Amino acid sequence: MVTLQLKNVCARYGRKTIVHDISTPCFQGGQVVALLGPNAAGKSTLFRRILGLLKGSGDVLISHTTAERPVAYMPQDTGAKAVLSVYESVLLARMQGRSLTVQADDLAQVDKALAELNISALAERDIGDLSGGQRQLVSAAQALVQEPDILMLDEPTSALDLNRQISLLSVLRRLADERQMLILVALHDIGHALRFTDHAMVLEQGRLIACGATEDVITPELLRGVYRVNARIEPCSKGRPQLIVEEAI
Ligand SMILES: Nc1ncnc2c1ncn2[C@@H]1O[C@H](COP(=O)(O)OP(=O)(O)OP(=O)(O)O)[C@@H](O)[C@H]1O
Repeated sequence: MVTLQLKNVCARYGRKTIVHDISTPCFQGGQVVALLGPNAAGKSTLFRRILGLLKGSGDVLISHTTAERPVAYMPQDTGAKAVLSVYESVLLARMQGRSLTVQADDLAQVDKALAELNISALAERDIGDLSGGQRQLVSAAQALVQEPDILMLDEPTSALDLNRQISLLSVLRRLADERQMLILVALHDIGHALRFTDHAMVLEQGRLIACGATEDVITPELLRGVYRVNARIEPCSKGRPQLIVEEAI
């Protein structure tokens, strides 16, 4: 089973260090890990560092991977300018780093990714003509189609309506369970983190200030200190923890 562990990881742009000394437990396939923190805390920067796109000291340890491309990434900015159909763009994502010849399995995986995200009807559309939410789902399909062992998604629900937010996070939760994929997902919606993730890492000004089981990490004290809101967490009628925000402070 795939594992990911960070040991004293730093990340910098030029000479400026943005992410400082992050160490985590050893995360495993099948887990969904929320990456939380206010704007500019360093979430996207940490993702880029894990991907090897940024320099910095420390170690990103990935082991027991079986995938051809172990890590897939869905960036926050999903703007698309290329003149490609949705189908072509997802197939292109699939073929990156693989052989040049498209096999039947590649086409099947594209169909499957589009179907998982309920966007098969968009297959022939030009990606430049899509709505923001449609583009975000296509970007998720481009990541999923790679069949990674580790999937990192940067605020994947930010442009989606409520139904599609819940649908996408439900699909991710199921894929983590079924394929034993490790999913790291940056989220601003704390309610979604409580509902869909097992573990949470909280960044503040580039430092990891909390890491553990999501229900243990997300407390009224943390929400007051990090997000500057007064909030309560109470079980709903089904016993699931619900976030009730009272005010910004
Ligand atoms: N290319 C860059 N060059 C220099 N500084 C950058 C660059 N990209 C981001 N930063 C800075 O790094 C810090 C962390 O940014 P980052 O995008 O990682 O935050 P984030 O937690 O993902 O924020 P948000 O929730 O707003 O998306 C910010 O101060 C930002 O201005």
